[in-house]
Amino acid sequence: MDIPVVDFGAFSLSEEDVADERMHNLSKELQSAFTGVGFVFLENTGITQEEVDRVMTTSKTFFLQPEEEKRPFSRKSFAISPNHGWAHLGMERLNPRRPEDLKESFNVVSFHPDIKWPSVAVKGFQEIQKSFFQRCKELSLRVLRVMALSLGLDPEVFLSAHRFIGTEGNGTTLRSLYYPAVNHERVKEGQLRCGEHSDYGSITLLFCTSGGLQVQRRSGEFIRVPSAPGAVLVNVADLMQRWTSDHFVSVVHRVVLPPAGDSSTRQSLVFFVHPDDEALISCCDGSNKYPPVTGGGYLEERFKATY
Ligand SMILES: O=C(O)CCC(=O)C(=O)O
Ligand SMILES: [Fe+2]
Repeated sequence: MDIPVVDFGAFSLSEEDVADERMHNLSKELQSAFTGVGFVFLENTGITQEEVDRVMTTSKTFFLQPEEEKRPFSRKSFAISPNHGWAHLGMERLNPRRPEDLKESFNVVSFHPDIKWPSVAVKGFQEIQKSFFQRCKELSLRVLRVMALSLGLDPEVFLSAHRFIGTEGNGTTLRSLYYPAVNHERVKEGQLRCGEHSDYGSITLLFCTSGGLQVQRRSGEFIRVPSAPGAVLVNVADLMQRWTSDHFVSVVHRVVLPPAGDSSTRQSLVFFVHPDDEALISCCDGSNKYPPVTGGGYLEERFKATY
């Protein structure tokens, strides 16, 4: 079982209209990926590797600064959006049974005027993050439309619960991740770059340029995800699994350490798409498999377990 690769060219960000037949084919391909592996590589989305590299470069400049330069931008510093900002190395453990993850991150959630942005040492940080956030938002909305069509539902069914991405009232997050070089002598027993977890929201877009990511098969075994520059890795997250009464599957994944002696760093960009805080998510097949939850209520519960 490999991760399927799907050509998204028919509905890429530069396409206005899609012929019904091409949309139908695309929706069949996504349906098969999301009911099986839960992950898909999308090619020809309209988001280019140059755009990705630009965000990675500016994020890395931020991460490589001394602690005291980063601290003013810490997560929880902005009342308007507590999840926005920098999380230092060791702050999170995505698998609570393991030691803390060996990663640093910066979450972009809000563009409210109260948010302070790094500017002195990291030129263009805010603008670069903002424009990439918008591009990811557009692509996500397109993917959500195809997902609804693939289930034979009203194409707006998921979109109508994602109206406030990038504003207060929606938790969608563009997260830059930086995994520093690993000193194997100091690694704790069982420690990983990112522990086993599934994502919380509706879908996730992932951009990464080097290996380490692994996805769990139904048998329990983990498979390596190859790096595919220029492609966007998209996966189903937990709330989408619940929304579709387990039709689409949210699959456990992790980022393992590089082999001993390999002192490379790793970077990735993750766009966690969440429904609006007030959106009520009930099973889209009309069943009562899971009780309705609000997007905001669900996210809050999940954060409590992570930090
Ligand atoms: O860095 C990666 O490749 C994956 C990170 C991830 O799965 C996450 O942050 O949820
Ligand atoms: Fe993840």
